[in-house]
Amino acid sequence: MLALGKLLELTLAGREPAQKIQLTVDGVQMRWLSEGALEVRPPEARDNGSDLLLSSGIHGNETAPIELLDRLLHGIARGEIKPRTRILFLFGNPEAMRRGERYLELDINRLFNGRHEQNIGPEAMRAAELEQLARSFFSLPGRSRLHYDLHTAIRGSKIEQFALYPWKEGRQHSRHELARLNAAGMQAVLLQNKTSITFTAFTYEQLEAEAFTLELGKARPFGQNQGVDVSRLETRLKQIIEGSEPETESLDGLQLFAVSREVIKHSDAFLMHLPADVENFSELEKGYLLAEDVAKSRWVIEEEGARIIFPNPKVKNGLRAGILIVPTTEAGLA
Ligand SMILES: O=C(O)CCC(=O)N[C@@H](CCC(=O)O)C(=O)O
Ligand SMILES: [Zn+2]
Repeated sequence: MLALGKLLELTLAGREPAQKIQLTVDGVQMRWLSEGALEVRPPEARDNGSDLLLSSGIHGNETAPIELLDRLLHGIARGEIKPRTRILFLFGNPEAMRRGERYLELDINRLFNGRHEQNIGPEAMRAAELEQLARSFFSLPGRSRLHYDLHTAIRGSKIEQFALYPWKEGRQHSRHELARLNAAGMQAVLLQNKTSITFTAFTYEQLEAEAFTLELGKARPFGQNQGVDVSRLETRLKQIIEGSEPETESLDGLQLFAVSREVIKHSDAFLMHLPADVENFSELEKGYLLAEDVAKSRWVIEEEGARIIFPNPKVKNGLRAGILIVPTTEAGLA
């Protein structure tokens, strides 16, 4: 296989390839851009005008999505997958991947949309670099832009696979993209209703891409992802890459949620009243005292049908310690 097909190996070894550009037997150009960053270009005659950004390893210990991108890249490098799209593969936080940790000093996925400028350290620099790589990739006019940022979660989930859809003033969420996610095996989508500082919020808000964070199961070390079934997503990604996606507009079975409130941890006095092993999408009764913080601030459940995702009282002060969500409908989709 071409050396550049082994981007994951190169990244884990912290090595730069001797040859930065290679052509597959199929005439596809692979170009190494920077650590953990590789661009794939189909031959001009086969290019269908779509640009696809696939990222994983934004959190270094979320290995199932990293292994999935590695398999796709191997398939392309061997000429088994024949791209009609331009693709940018990104492994988000190489040093955290090498250490098998979520992050080193700062969570990269809280450093986009300008936040890296207010911070220092390796993750702030990497977030700036990732923004630049994405900006440059999505700079060609007249092409469709899609970004999937692949993750696995810290805890188990009552709904195993789901997506988070960013928000921008004046822009409607796309029904077509939701149908595509449904076909890719996602069981639920959380429609955001305010701006954010994640990678997909950046590509959605600033680069006009359709962008989604995908949660694919529970985070495990490399080689231990047998319990994470990404087969439907993998099939769909191959079809998107090869331009052979079956048409679908069906949202059947896809559960939609809206953000009701974000729980922000303000101080070291923050307390969250949930069992340590609580699963994502657990329902919370009206009147339940979810969390407390300084100055007698309290989060009491007021919403009908409220559920919690990503509860994490260990985040740094000022960051999101959980999201309260409620069921929503298709009204408002474009
Ligand atoms: O399991 C958890 O608590 C976090 C899993 C994870 O990394 N999720 C992403 C979601 C990003 C988004 O809000 O779009 C994150 O927290 O960065
Ligand atoms: Zn993650």
